[in-house]
Amino acid sequence: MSAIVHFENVGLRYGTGAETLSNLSFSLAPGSFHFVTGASGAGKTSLLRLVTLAQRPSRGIIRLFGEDIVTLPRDALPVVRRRLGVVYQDFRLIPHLTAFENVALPLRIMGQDEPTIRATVTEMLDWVGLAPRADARPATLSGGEQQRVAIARAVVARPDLIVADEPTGNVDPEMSMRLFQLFEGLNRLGTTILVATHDLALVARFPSAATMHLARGSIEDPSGLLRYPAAPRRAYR
Ligand SMILES: Nc1ncnc2c1ncn2[C@@H]1O[C@H](COP(=O)(O)OP(=O)(O)OP(=O)(O)O)[C@@H](O)[C@H]1O
Repeated sequence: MSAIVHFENVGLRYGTGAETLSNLSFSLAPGSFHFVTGASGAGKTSLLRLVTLAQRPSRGIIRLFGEDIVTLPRDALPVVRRRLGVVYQDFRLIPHLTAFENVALPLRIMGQDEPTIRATVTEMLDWVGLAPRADARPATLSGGEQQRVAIARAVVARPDLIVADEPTGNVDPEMSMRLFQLFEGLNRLGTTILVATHDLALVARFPSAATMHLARGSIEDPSGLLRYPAAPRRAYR
């Protein structure tokens, strides 16, 4: 089966400066679970922006679900995007919609019927511990609550690939574990998961996941990876 995400010698340069990401080559197999770690500024968000089609690379090949997204015509991108669930670092909730309606959005776009939407969104909000805040607008929610709404919205339509940027940066350790169990459950059902995080303690609690460590925009060499001994490594080629 072809990789869900495939990068070949990918580079990214913002403006005319030095490359922010260099020579990234890796493949994520269907149904795999991956962390991206690295210091602040190492390029984690930039890498995720390439995967979620928010940014085009300056060079190299990127294939998503087998499609070459660098040469894919613009009007074909929405079809690829629909297979992605994204948790943004800054949440990006729609301010005038309630928590319920924010989570319902992907299902409405898919054209699901109202009873299905009601049941699915209610279950999702319950899972992330926000059933009592279903009617709240984002501005009245705490940062951690907004983050949980963002996670519920990213996973509700059962995308093939979930990409999450620091998805537990604003919640307590107990809720972090719960949210990761949600990712794990979806992963067991076949969803591929890619999560950028600073939280190495959390990474260590999911030893079956692979970890890609970025340092100054490149995947660190295997000897560098040994600095994080808690998780076994898989090859990124
Ligand atoms: N739009 C942009 N224009 C110019 N430079 C950028 C842009 N976005 C990011 N950068 C630069 O690229 C480098 C990598 O940033 P990125 O946000 O990808 O790192 P990160 O590992 O996600 O950091 P953090 O953990 O702090 O979120 C940084 O030096 C940053 O200043």
